[in-house]
Parts: sequence; C-alpha cells; structure tokens
Amino acid sequence: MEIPDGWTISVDGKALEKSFRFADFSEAFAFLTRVAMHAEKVDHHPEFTNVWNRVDFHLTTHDTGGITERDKKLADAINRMS
Ligand SMILES: C[C@H](O)[C@H](O)[C@H]1CNC2=NC(N)=NC(=O)C2=N1
Repeated sequence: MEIPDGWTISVDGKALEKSFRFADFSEAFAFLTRVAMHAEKVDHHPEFTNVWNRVDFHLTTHDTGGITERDKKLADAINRMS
C-alpha cells in the first residue's frame, strides 16, 4: 500500500505523520472519538496531540519499531473519518 494522502514520514523514518484542523474543539474531539473506536476495533492505536481545533498524529508500530501496513491502513481510515 502507498502512503495515504497528506501523510509524511517522520524525520527518524519510523512513523507516519499528519496534522488535521477542524472548525473548533468539539469537531476535533468528535473526530478523535471516531478514530478511537476504529483503533480499538483494529487493535492498532495512534499517538496524537490535540490543541483546540488541531489534531497531530504520529503512527508507528511499536512491535516492530517502524512503519508497517497497519500504520498505512490506519492512516487511510483516519483520512476517511476526517
Ligand atoms: C497487545 C496489542 O495487540 C499490541 O500492543 C498492539 C496494540 N496497539 C498497537 N498500536 C500501535 N500503534 N502499535 C502497536 O504495536 C500496537 N500493538
């Protein structure tokens, strides 16, 4: 799978990163809730930070210490939930 739209590889090469912006905190948190439910379903969890309307993701596979298909699939799902 190719790297989904808008995602970039982190400086250390071990993660996929993307920043999302929403109208306000409420929209950002609703989005995060959708992402959280999906993450539980697929048992693959994103690292993220939230500041008001912004959500920054850092996707990596801890088990292997780098980017795997699971991260690319999660990135694609996050795009579709945004
Ligand atoms: C035991 C459990 O399946 C693992 O710890 C899973 C859970 N979620 C995970 N999420 C991420 N991002 N990387 C992992 O390696 C990972 N491992």
